[in-house]
Amino acid sequence: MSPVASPGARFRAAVAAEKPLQIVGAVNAYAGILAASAGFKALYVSGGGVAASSRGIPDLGITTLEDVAIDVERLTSAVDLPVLVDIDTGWGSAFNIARAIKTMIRVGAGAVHIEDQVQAKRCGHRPGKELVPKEDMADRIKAAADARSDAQFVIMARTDAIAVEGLDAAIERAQLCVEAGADMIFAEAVTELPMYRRFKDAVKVPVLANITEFGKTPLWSTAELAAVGVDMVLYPLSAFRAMAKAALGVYEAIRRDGHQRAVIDAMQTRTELYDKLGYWDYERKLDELFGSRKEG
Ligand SMILES: C[C@](O)(C(=O)O)[C@H](CC(=O)O)C(=O)O
Ligand SMILES: [Mg+2]
Repeated sequence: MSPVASPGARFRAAVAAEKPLQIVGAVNAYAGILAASAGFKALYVSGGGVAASSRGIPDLGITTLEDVAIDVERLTSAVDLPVLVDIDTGWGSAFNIARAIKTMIRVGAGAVHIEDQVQAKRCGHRPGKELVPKEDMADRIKAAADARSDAQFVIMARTDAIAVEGLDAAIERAQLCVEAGADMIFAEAVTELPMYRRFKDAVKVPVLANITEFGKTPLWSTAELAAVGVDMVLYPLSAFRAMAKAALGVYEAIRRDGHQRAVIDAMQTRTELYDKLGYWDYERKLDELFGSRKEG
């Protein structure tokens, strides 16, 4: 056995170590560095985040496996934390799903979640969602579980059924997914706290709560979620939403005022940026290596 734990093993260890494990979205490598410096132990690549941030399009199943893989590879190259990746519906049938799983393992992900919406998917917190039959979803999970080269790699099944078919049907879908090989369950668009306890009691595997803002789920705290048995709490787009608002404010101010003095306090300084990037160590190394051959 390799002495270095795989990303999948590290994701499982993170879930076991923190109750509930807070998982934050990082829309790029630097965001991942910031999240790590704030103390988070696991990161998330959001489908909605890849769509909006990297491609400038809505979260409607338009992005490709490659779009997501590029962002995951950039994040895992820069930050040494286990990463959960949103692979939407898996981009097709069993072979597409197998390819998605192999790709995600290759780019360093520790876990993925795959959902039971139809290919032309929507954000989980929007109306008009349509689901594939529960047997088809179980097939998606089987295809994903079969494709892993690392048994520790985590397959998380997301069910969007609460909003479409109700709680009982959603729980039944989650159970079927666990029977098909899902390691963990993502209960999407939960509207009442005790619903998590119902999922947990039924599936007996770790359950994730998606605490995304401006959606259908209230912004419950980690303490409230822990009390109903939740194992992981996801904040998929919190930092992205904040970055987007801050950036727009800065663009508007510079455009309006002809200078950036009014917004300078909203900015991270050069020193703060370099501290987070470890710039000073690179500079020292550069001086060590090439200091005797300075130009001029
Ligand atoms: C978790 C999610 O799938 C995502 O892509 O980040 C979204 C989040 C959101 O739109 O707020 C979802 O819940 O569908
Ligand atoms: Mg998504």
